[in-house]
Amino acid sequence: MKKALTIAGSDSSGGAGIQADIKTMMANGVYAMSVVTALTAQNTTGVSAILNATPEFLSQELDSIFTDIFPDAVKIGMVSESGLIRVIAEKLGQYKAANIVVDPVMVATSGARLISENAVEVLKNELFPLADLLTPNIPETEVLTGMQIKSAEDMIEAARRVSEKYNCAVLCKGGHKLNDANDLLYENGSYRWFEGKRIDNPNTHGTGCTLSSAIASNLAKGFSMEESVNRAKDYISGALAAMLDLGRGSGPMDHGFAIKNSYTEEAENL
Ligand SMILES: Nc1ncnc2c1ncn2[C@@H]1O[C@H](COP(=O)(O)OP(=O)(O)OP(=O)(O)O)[C@@H](O)[C@H]1O
Ligand SMILES: Cc1ncc(CO)c(N)n1
Repeated sequence: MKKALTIAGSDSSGGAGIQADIKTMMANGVYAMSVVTALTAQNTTGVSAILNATPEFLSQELDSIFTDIFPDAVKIGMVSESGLIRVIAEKLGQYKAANIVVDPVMVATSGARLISENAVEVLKNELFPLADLLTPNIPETEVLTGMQIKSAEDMIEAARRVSEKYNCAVLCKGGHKLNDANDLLYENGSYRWFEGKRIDNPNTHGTGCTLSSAIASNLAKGFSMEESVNRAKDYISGALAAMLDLGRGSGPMDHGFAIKNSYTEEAENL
């Protein structure tokens, strides 16, 4: 069985972060492992508290994974402080981790800031150069480039700049400003659009975490970058189209849609 690792924060409500990543990896048929960077007290309406791991503890978590069950792909999500980012960069380099997907998480769907301002520079300088793929949304791409993105052409130019600067593939996720579900993959000097059908579902808590974990799962299984993104887009459409409606705010998606079997059907009837 292929194995994937998520290095991210815990979302107590289970819609984003580590919990979304593990659900996604499992539904995509890979063995999921997790290195927790922070605990968040969070639900569908917002984040009320964050407790970071210490760099020393994070370092031990990473050693435990890499010296035993070596992952075929690694997804990195919320890492809010520069000391933690440095440990991750050092360990991924030391163990020569492969198939690294970095989701530069900055702000939660609910609006809460999930990275300290000075950590963005460390993320760019130390972690991005190790990545095979970066998955910023439009506001994050604007922060990374200093450009304003108002059109599809702006997205292409911004993705090109990020891809060339960090020598990796970039998936710039539309949707936030352009009101569609079209994402742009810039890889090796050329680009391709992945057109998603926008699903009329206000419950989008954790879409970014889910997409990057689905891509990492597919890379772990040996698919190409393009095929991994394609399959991940199908997965997110399915999870949104299942129309789960939980909580008082922007709720989580239904990861069960892909793994419906006699156990889940039985549970639903209870
Ligand atoms: N309503 C929707 N219908 C279809 N696809 C969507 C919808 N909303 C988001 N997506 C897709 O979900 C994926 C994640 O995108 P999004 O831009 O929401 O990430 P994000 O902003 O990083 O997420 P998060 O808010 O969890 O941090 C993208 O492929 C995007 O196109
Ligand atoms: C822990 C965590 N990671 C990422 C996100 C981004 O949606 C979130 N809301 N919470």
